[in-house]
Amino acid sequence: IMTQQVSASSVLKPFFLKTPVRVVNPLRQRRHTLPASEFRNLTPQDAISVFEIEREAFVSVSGECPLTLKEVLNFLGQCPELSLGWFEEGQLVAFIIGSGWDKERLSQEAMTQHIPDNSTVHIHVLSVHRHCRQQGKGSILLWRYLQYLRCVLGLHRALLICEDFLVPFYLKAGFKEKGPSAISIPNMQFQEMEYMLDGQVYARRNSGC
Ligand SMILES: CC(=O)SCCNC(=O)CCNC(=O)[C@H](O)C(C)(C)COP(=O)(O)OP(=O)(O)OC[C@H]1O[C@@H](n2cnc3c(N)ncnc32)[C@H](O)[C@@H]1OP(=O)(O)O
Repeated sequence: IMTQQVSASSVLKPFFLKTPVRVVNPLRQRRHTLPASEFRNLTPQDAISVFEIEREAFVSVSGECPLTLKEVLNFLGQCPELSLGWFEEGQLVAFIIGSGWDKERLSQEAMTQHIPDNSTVHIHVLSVHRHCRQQGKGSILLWRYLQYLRCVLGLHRALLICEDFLVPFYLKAGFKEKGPSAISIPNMQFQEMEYMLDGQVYARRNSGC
């Protein structure tokens, strides 16, 4: 059970992971080497690495990135506490960028705005480096991110939009379908998905296990 909580006054204000989780065997860890695996909030200094992964993931497929480099910089400057990166040997291999939102459903303005001090997180983008896909990393990062959000008192739910083919991926992660999104870009339609942070504390990442 995750009991770590921050005070209501610091909701959606900078809140960084106090102890980055390092998945390394202490016996094998040598000095002066980068951690084998580390999860931490992103900073504007990570924007270029983020954008490189994002560009490869989306531009080649749809021609559009969820976030421009400027938007990545904006969100990592305004709400770094709603991002999470997975680094291996110091290299970013997967990330999530979120921001605050204040309405029941996502609308076009949600794409570029961070609304602080609200109970909803808009997950703008989850992306895994192309060399690391289909290894469970996307699911693991998403699960860790949702667990982390639970620790931020005052946050109740996460919303995102995705294309139809990714609906099963998010259903498996515990999201529910809210129906077609009002957000559209030429030739693309999205489904809106919602994850309630209040319940499912004991939910396992792989419900099939
Ligand atoms: C809010 C958003 O950001 S929506 C957009 C999500 N991001 C992208 O599309 C960027 C490019 N893709 C990626 O970065 C990754 O493939 C992710 C984030 C979608 C998934 O991360 P991965 O680490 O590859 O996924 P993981 O190994 O945990 O799980 C695999 C499952 O993802 C789903 N999946 C991943 N890619 C696809 C795809 N192209 N088509 C359909 N399902 C897919 C499937 O359910 C798959 O399970 P299966 O192999 O049993 O069919």
